[in-house]
Amino acid sequence: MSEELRSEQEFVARVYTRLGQLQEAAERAAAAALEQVGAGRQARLERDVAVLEKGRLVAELNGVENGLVFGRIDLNHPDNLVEERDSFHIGRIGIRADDHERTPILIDWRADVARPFYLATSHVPMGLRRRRHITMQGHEVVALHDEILDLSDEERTGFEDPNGDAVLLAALNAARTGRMGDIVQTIQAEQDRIIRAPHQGVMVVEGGPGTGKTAVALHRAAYLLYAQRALLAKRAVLIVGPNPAFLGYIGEVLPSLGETGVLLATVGELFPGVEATGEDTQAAAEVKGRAAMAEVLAEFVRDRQSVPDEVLEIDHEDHGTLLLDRKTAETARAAARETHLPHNLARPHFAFRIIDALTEQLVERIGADPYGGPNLLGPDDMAQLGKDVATSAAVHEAIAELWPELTPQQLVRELLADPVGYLPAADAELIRRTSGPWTAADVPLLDEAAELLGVDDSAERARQEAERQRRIEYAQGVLDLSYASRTYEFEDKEELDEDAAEVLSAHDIIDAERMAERQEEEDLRSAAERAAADRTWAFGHIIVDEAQELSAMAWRLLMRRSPTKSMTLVGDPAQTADAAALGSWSSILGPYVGDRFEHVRLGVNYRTPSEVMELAAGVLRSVDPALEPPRSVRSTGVPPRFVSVEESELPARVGELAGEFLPEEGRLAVIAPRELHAELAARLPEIVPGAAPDLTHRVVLLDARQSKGLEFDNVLVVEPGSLSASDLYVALTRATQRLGVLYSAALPDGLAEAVTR
Ligand SMILES: Nc1ncnc2c1ncn2[C@@H]1O[C@H](COP(=O)(O)OP(=O)(O)OP(=O)(O)O)[C@@H](O)[C@H]1O
Repeated sequence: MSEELRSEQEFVARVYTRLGQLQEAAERAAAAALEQVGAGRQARLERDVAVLEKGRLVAELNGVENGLVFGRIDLNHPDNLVEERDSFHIGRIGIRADDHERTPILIDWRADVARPFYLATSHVPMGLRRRRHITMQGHEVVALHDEILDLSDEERTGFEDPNGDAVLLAALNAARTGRMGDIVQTIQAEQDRIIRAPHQGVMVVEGGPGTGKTAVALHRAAYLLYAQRALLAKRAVLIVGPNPAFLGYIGEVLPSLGETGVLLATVGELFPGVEATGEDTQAAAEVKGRAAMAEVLAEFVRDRQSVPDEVLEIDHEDHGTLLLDRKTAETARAAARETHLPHNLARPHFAFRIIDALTEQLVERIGADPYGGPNLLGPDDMAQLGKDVATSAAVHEAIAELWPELTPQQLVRELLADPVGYLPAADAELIRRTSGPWTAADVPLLDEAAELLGVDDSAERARQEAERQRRIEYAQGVLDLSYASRTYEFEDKEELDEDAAEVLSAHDIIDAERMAERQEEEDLRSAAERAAADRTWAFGHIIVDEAQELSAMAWRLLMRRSPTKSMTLVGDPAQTADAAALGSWSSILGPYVGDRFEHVRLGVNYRTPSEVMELAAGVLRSVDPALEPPRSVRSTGVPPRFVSVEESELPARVGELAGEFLPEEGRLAVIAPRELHAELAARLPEIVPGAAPDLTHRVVLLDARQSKGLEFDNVLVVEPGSLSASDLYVALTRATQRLGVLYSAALPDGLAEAVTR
């Protein structure tokens, strides 16, 4: 072993020893906290908080173990030295020695000091002499790659990497596991600038397939959590992805970067209490997603606020029939609407006016002076009649009939059951549904409904206030007791001298209200967990992947979750299923932030080799010659393979070709139209027909839509002629190595030319 390798190995061993100590300490602290058996609620609460905090720390320290150290930067000039040091090791997290100064031994990749590791070039060396990539297997250093950045420096280590891309290429060529990995060792400069962009405002990141949009979005989440820890740990970061399989695919990246406090969700999961297990047709989802649905719902709510056609007779329990005429109800409705409160919150205003009018009617009837003089009832009698009306079940039934209290679920269910009259007939027919589970496209409708209805939480708030008062009283009692015991002691000793006045009692340092508040901090869940259960949660930052897929209604939902509009949106319009429905970013974002958003592009494809990308580019140009495909960073020398077969032989040939395309290590995806799946499943190993795809299997069967955002070593695209151009573009760009195309029907534009060539 060379001296260079040996010294790195020694360093790495030191870091792992220190990590081990930290892990052990965290585990011990968690265990010790668990064992504490304090008396009383406060003690139990403190114990639970400690157990959870230490537990999270253990998980975070365990998460970063793989490839903990991956880089080193050597500074080139005494003037450039940072904290008197001429070199720093870079890793997944920062680690400090156990010495008095707590000297940093490993620098967090997100720290400013680490930045030149990603940005320095020989043109702009940023004070670096050398950049070193350290490759690990377990705790072993297995390779070093050095780049000389200061060309005047003649020192050589024997590990020089002349092109400076060996580590990147190895990562890109590595066999896929079915789970996305982090790119922390090889973040490229254009990506780094996005990852570390300031966190305020909306940033749109656009780029073709494989340009690292997803990777960048995830690393940005990790960076923001590091740079804005105080704020974001409290308000949480939300990452929105297109479907649960995709979220499973990316789910390990943030834990490997030491971050566990992020909520990953699809839009369909963002209405607590609703599980969207149903499926819409694409056409139905499209109708439900239109911005016009907000108007439809608003109109539907207004129509729940009705007035009687003629006169409504109400049989009061004690006072006989009361009459509610249309005009009175209309006046009450107009007044309630004028409050501009949501439906359920405006409802008491409506009820109040109706009760008032009915009381007046009753007072008139009972107290009228037969000789035309003033009403004969006194204020007490009138008040009693008011009470009689306000507490009458019959009156409340009538009010509920005209202006019912509604839940979002009721409202949306009623609309879907009978949307005729609110939408053009054909659209109404598409979304009409009288039973069945909620779908992902229903969730933004439910959220909109919740906004329109509002929650009448006055009872809950009154209960909370009563509970708070109770706690204050209790705390006051505790404090009084401690105060009493102090004065008793002093009196007993009969020496109220100056010293005694300096003795602090609980009263002096904490008042009852604060003590009560402390008791309230009982919610042990992390911010991400609390956010998941709260429809009105305001996230500190929202990241949306495949943002081009979101409907207008979904945007409304997300914007409500981000009152500060701190968002990173990544997407690729060219991969959008229904490009016609998608407006420009300006039209999507305009209503919320005007033109105040930043727009950046990524142009290098790290996934698809140039041989495959060339083919996909032909498809892209057949859609719109102006669309610019990304540039592949590498080639494999293996051109895509086209296989033409008879329709009857198709399933058997897919089975055979799958055998050929199955890599020794890594994964194969067969991307085929849904209607062929049952037949194909029988010919492919490990495929369970009808089950949700397990991406960690060696062979995965998907349709083009399901393959969005994913990648595999080799890919077989079956019957491309049945796909839309954008879906085909997605399917063709999923391979990191080889692509096969199998077809019995005619090839679509863009591919046919490639075969003849
Ligand atoms: N700097 C990098 N170092 C190593 N690998 C990278 C880098 N950037 C991207 N990659 C890899 O390239 C592949 C594609 O990245 P990613 O999935 O983020 O692209 P994308 O732009 O989201 O693609 P798509 O639009 O097709 O979903 C992934 O395997 C990712 O790890």
